Amino acid sequence: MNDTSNPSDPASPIIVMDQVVKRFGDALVLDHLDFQVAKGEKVTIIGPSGSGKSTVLRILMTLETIDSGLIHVAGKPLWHEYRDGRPVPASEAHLRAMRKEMGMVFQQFNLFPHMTVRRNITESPIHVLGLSKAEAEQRAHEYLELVGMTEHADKFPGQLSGGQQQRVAIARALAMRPNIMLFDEPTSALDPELVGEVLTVIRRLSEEHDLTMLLVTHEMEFARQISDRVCFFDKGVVVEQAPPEEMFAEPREERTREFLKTFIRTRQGA
Ligand SMILES: Nc1ncnc2c1ncn2[C@@H]1O[C@H](COP(=O)(O)OP(=O)(O)OP(=O)(O)O)[C@@H](O)[C@H]1O
Repeated sequence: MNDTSNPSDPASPIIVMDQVVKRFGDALVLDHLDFQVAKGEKVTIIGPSGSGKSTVLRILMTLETIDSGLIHVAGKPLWHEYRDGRPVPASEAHLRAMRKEMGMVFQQFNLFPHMTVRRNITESPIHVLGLSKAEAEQRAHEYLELVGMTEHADKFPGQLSGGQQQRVAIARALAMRPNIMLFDEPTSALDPELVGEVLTVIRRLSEEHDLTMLLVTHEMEFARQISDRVCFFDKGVVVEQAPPEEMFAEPREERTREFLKTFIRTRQGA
């Protein structure tokens, strides 16, 4: 597992999770999970509440540790490094370097409330990447334009709607120029009328940019539109995965069929 992927080969997996186990206390949340994402692939994770979907993203972002297993991102080990050919736990410096591969967008936006929109975006490029203020501001402008928020650059997050805050959060993650974008239910905290504007931005990103995208969502129609592959998670494993047209039209596994049926019934009843 020293060299699981070749970052210069577009067909090579950029994320490889191998027999990953994660427990919270007695609860087994990821159960020897094997999961891969190819470079440039857009993958959606669906599944019941508590099945471990967000935990996968949080582990990749190094916000949660793992109990066992191996993870490689862009050909490099995530949670360990090799010293004298032997795997040892990753140092903080290694984790910091690995985090640059990924940007994450959270349910609750997580913007800094005391900073303007512009500063929210320039902060990490200046302090983590070492960009000058002028370079970072140019970059902020570029990504605010992409998410349609340039005229709000001088506002504070509290002066924006949830949909606008989420679009800023997307611009902030993009400003670090990650190779991989992780979206953790990016619309689930939004009022229904604000969901569309955020999905439009993510859809545009998926169509126009060569990013690898891993998205946890309950928006099935959206998953159908943007994904190369949909993964159905349950109890910490991938039960079934397929291109969206197959997954939604003829799921093979009983558990997937049951989930999709219940999901559609709940939505229609809502
Ligand atoms: N920090 C934590 N401490 C203890 N338990 C946790 C923690 N984070 C997650 N869990 C538990 O781990 C399980 C998986 O959580 P996770 O958030 O990954 O599920 P999910 O599939 O994303 O669910 P949802 O769709 O409801 O967001 C849940 O039972 C959750 O309560």
